[in-house]
Amino acid sequence: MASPLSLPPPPEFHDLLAQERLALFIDFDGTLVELAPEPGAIDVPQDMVDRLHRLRDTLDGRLALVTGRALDDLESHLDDITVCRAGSHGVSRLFADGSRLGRAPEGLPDAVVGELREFAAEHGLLYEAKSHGGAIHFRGAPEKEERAVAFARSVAEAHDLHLATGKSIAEIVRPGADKGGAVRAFLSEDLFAGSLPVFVGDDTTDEDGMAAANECGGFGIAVGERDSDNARYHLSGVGAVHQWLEL
Ligand SMILES: O=P(O)(O)OC[C@H]1O[C@H](O[C@H]2O[C@H](CO)[C@@H](O)[C@H](O)[C@H]2O)[C@H](O)[C@@H](O)[C@@H]1O
Repeated sequence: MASPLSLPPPPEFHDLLAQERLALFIDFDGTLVELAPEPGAIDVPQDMVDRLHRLRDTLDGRLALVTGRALDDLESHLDDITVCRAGSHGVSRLFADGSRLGRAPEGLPDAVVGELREFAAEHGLLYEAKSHGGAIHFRGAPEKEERAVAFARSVAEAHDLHLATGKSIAEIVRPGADKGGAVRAFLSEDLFAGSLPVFVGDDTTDEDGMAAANECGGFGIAVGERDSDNARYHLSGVGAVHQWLEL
């Protein structure tokens, strides 16, 4: 596992653009926007959508946002976004015009949602309902991390589901819901065909996206201080991502 400080910065974005048919897959929280105490409290710059649309045009459409958030949640922060996007850790995928790529995934069984909600309520934690998953947040109570992760793991095991952990969050998703799937799905479309995929992200769930980018001849860029198994390059934080992308 590479420490972020041992990884070099990526090549200049405009040089890559000049040399390669680049496709960019970008994580949202912690990569495009700074983390906040709660999911709804993020500060999204007013002109973020216009800036992303410019980036999409620079890449002839080969830009996808790949987030752990549900797509309706992402879209509530990015009004009228017309960029390819994948939500719920990449499992729900839309093209820029809102048409669906692949099948709509299934939500969690009601019993699982009930168990997660009940645990969160009992422990004073935030439960985030998602269309294709469900997450317990413990950013406000870090001392409850171990208990929350153990509980979510036990629920996942009992229902043959998968536990996804990230920054102050434990989430249950359906098996196979990971960001690598979104990268492969977009790359198999004509729009992205033959491109060099680059995945940029700050959290553990982004590792699958970076691994898929590597497999397909591209690379990953780790953001922030977390160690990474799959990144080739490193950027120090959200500001550095914006600067690199000339966003
Ligand atoms: O894949 P991402 O776009 O990075 O989404 C990952 C999760 O992001 C959100 O939670 C994270 O950001 C919150 C706001 O900054 C923060 O309070 C929380 O501690 C972080 O885990 C989002 O709420 C989740 O649904 C995403 O899975």
